[in-house]
Amino acid sequence: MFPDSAISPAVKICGLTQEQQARDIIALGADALGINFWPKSKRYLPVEQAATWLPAVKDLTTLVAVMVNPEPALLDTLLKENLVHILQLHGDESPAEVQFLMDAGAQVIKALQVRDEHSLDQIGDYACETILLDAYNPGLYGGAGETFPWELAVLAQQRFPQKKIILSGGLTPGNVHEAVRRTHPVAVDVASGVESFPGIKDLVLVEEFILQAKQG
Ligand SMILES: O=C(O)c1ccccc1N[C@@H]1O[C@H](COP(=O)(O)O)[C@@H](O)[C@H]1O
Repeated sequence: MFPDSAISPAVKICGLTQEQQARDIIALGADALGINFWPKSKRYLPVEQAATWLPAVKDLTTLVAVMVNPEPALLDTLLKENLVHILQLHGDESPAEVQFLMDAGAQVIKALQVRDEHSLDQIGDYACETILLDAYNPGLYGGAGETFPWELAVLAQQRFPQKKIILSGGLTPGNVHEAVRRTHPVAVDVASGVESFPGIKDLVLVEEFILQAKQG
């Protein structure tokens, strides 16, 4: 999903809850879709419900399970049923937990909240190649619709050139072009910036977001 070098970033649309929306958003050109399996998220979809339609779209896109400190049972279901391609971890998961999942064959994105340049120190602790940078929000694990200073994403890439950096946090159709121009991420990720209601995407906003993100 995330090539070493690309003219434009991959676009991940996060917090899908419905098969038809997934199909519509794939048709609009999204490269990856996120399904939120954290029960406290406004975009939560129970894995039993997701399992009824994820297999039907899995060959059409890259499916990403967004989680916060996931229970072993959830990880077991996702891995045994092969429901998604990638696990995206937004909680307090340790480098050892990430390594454990990678050893079990999972592709992992570790999400880190960025408050200042010291926040970037953790990037080197994680074995996974891809790191997602999100805004700092104590008490919240993601999906807050807030940006962080993008120069810290530039610094992250300079400090860890071997990592693939995904930019997220408060991206919208109105700011994503500038964000990409300034940070050159391998991918951008959005949840709240393209919604009409939590878990329901506004397809006009999604289309505009993809256009703006990918425009050179
Ligand atoms: O979307 C959520 O509700 C969510 C909850 C817990 C962890 C991550 C979540 N979403 C991810 O948060 C970032 C930023 O979202 P936003 O665009 O600022 O709304 C993004 O990576 C989502 O995948």
